[in-house]
Amino acid sequence: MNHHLHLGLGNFFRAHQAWYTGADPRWSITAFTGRSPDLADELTRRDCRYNLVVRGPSEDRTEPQTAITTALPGTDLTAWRSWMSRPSVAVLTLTVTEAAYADFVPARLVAGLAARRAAGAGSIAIIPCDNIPANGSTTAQAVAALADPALATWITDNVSFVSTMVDRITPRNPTPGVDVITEPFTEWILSGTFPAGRPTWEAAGARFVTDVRPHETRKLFLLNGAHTLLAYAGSALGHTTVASAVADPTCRTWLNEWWDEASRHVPLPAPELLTYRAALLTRFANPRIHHTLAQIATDGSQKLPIRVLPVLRAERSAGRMPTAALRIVSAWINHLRGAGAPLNDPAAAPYLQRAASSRDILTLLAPDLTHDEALLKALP
Ligand SMILES: NC(=O)c1ccc[n+]([C@@H]2O[C@H](COP(=O)([O-])OP(=O)(O)OC[C@H]3O[C@@H](n4cnc5c(N)ncnc54)[C@H](O)[C@@H]3O)[C@@H](O)[C@H]2O)c1
Ligand SMILES: O=P(O)(O)OC[C@@H](O)[C@@H](O)[C@H](O)[C@H](O)CO
Repeated sequence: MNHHLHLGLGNFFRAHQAWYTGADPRWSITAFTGRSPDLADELTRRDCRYNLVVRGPSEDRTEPQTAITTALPGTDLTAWRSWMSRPSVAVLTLTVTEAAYADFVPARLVAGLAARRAAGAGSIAIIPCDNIPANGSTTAQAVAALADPALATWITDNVSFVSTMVDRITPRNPTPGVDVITEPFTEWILSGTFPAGRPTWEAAGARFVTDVRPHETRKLFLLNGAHTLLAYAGSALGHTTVASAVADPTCRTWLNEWWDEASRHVPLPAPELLTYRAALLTRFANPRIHHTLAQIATDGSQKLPIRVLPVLRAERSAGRMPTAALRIVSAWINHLRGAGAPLNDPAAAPYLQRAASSRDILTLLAPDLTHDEALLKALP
């Protein structure tokens, strides 16, 4: 049996990458949580069986999942090194949130890869599936910065870092339970090599391309950026879910303004972007998906620089005032000051200390823009 290893067992992994691997019965999955052992323990009690509840706008489709065969707590470093040392492990996927790439991911990968090298277990593909631009090369750089020179050379020769665009809206469960609720839409686009082989993910619709960047930009700006807009500006109007916010004409106007502005900086044909926008509106409006704005609002200080600031900078470079991007930044500043969804962002401490001053916030968020007085005037 070939093994797919995963770090960051959670709902999204079980609705997305695990579902794709489920299309190839020659592969099984061992999945580690990032931190808390709870989900690993619960799944182990159930032989790792769970249902994927594919929630359409009017009905559910229940799909029993069997690809995961072992679930382990992320705190078990011995098991982590041991699994990373198995030659049958050919691919490693990651879903650990954007925030974890600063420290947790490089440390855990270096520990695992050092064990793999010592065991002579051979090559592996590492496939980050978090919403980060160029997630493959970003991860490769973070790992190279931490590895000692001998390990770094071994990694260059044996490890491939694959960049991916992942998409399937999979909210936290509204009620306790091991099943995963997800939307019918799913997309996975990958770019890179798989030196030790991989499951036939294309059997479930995954696409392999030479350059993932246009697709990643489309998704990060148009989907994630729009989510971030609703999380701060929509929650300030009293909305608690994505579906409730998009039912509000004011939020829909803001969404369209953001999409108009952001689309100028997505290198894909305009008709393709319009089709994607229309599909997004339908997906966001699904009244049976309870996707809370509070969940999306977490870790804003890590997400804005990825989803919103590139559009803001590109508009300023083109000599325009980015009103839609500014609306998101302004709503986030108001969120830091107590408006809308509850604040849940451990990295926001420096912002909170200086929350009264938009100039100070901008200096922390985007030092290159501190002297843009016109921009500052537009902030709250
Ligand atoms: N949920 C979605 O709709 C969706 C869609 C596309 C991409 N993603 C990506 O997948 C990630 C995980 O989504 P999820 O819904 O499964 O979330 P989740 O909160 O269930 O987290 C998944 C895993 O990440 C671990 N984790 C969280 N923060 C960590 C940290 N700071 N350090 C180490 N481990 C940490 C958790 O322990 C858990 O094992 C998202 O952050 C996003 O980057 C999610
Ligand atoms: O998961 P996060 O925290 O990176 O972002 C919240 C949402 O924007 C995100 O989960 C989307 O639902 C997802 O990226 C859709 O594929």
